[in-house]
Amino acid sequence: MSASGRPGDEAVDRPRQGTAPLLSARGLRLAFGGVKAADGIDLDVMPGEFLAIIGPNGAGKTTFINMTTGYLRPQAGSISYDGQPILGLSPRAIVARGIGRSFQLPQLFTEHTVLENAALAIAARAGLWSPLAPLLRPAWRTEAMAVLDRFGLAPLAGQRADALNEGARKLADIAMAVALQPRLLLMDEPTSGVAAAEKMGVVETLVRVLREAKVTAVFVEHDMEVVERFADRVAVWSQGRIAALGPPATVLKDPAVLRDVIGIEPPTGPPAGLPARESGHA
Ligand SMILES: Nc1ncnc2c1ncn2[C@@H]1O[C@H](COP(=O)(O)OP(=O)(O)OP(=O)(O)O)[C@@H](O)[C@H]1O
Repeated sequence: MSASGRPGDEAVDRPRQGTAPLLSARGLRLAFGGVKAADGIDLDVMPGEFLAIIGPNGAGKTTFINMTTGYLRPQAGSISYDGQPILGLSPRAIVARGIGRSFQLPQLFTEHTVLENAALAIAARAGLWSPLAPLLRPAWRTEAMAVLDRFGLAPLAGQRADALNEGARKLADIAMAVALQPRLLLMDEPTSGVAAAEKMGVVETLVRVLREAKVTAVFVEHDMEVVERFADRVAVWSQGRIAALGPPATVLKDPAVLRDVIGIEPPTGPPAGLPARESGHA
């Protein structure tokens, strides 16, 4: 355990001053009719960090992930990854560059086993996108088993994906994304639908695996306890904009964040004196 107290922190390259961002978004704009889902998003994600995105429903959190992973094209702005522009690339081309994603609803092949699902991701990494691909090469199954083992899913390898509980389903979905060997992983609500008693265990597992693999992570999260414990920084989305950005210990005390995102009235008293935006990263 490191000084920050977060599990698995030992293996990560901490964000350092002067380090180039891994992902850099500038001036992203996208409107659906009159709805501004992105209204000038500027964000840098530093190598090694875990960045949480919070915000009310409809604030544009998923839209940001969709733009970054090639599922939506912004009407204006730019996104670069590892110093290279990625706007206009297909989702598969972006995966091939090293950006993985997981969805709010796990995208597993439900009639296939957990092992076959993981092997399918490994086959996809080799360029073969087919649900039958895992059957082709024993080496893929062996590697898939090793990936599942890292997530504690090896005992469930032979189960059909539709037999899993929600926590295991989420982990299996993220295991597939990790099997593609990303350097950056964007996760849309990795804990949504997971029972309260399971939730911290699921997050601890995925954080441990991602830290060990030195994967930088951006995750949309509604549970502030998860954000506080596991995020290095938190970005607050509001009406297509980033309203606040900084360490959870600071941002989650912001009276506006407490009221508008977390839904509790801030305590009255002297102002917390929070900066609206952290300098440097965004
Ligand atoms: N493909 C689309 N077509 C039309 N409108 C869309 C599309 N995608 C998103 N929107 C709209 O853009 C706004 C932002 O949506 P988005 O899903 O990004 O919000 P969110 O912050 O992820 O919300 P939630 O927390 O509910 O998932 C919403 O008003 C949504 O209805």
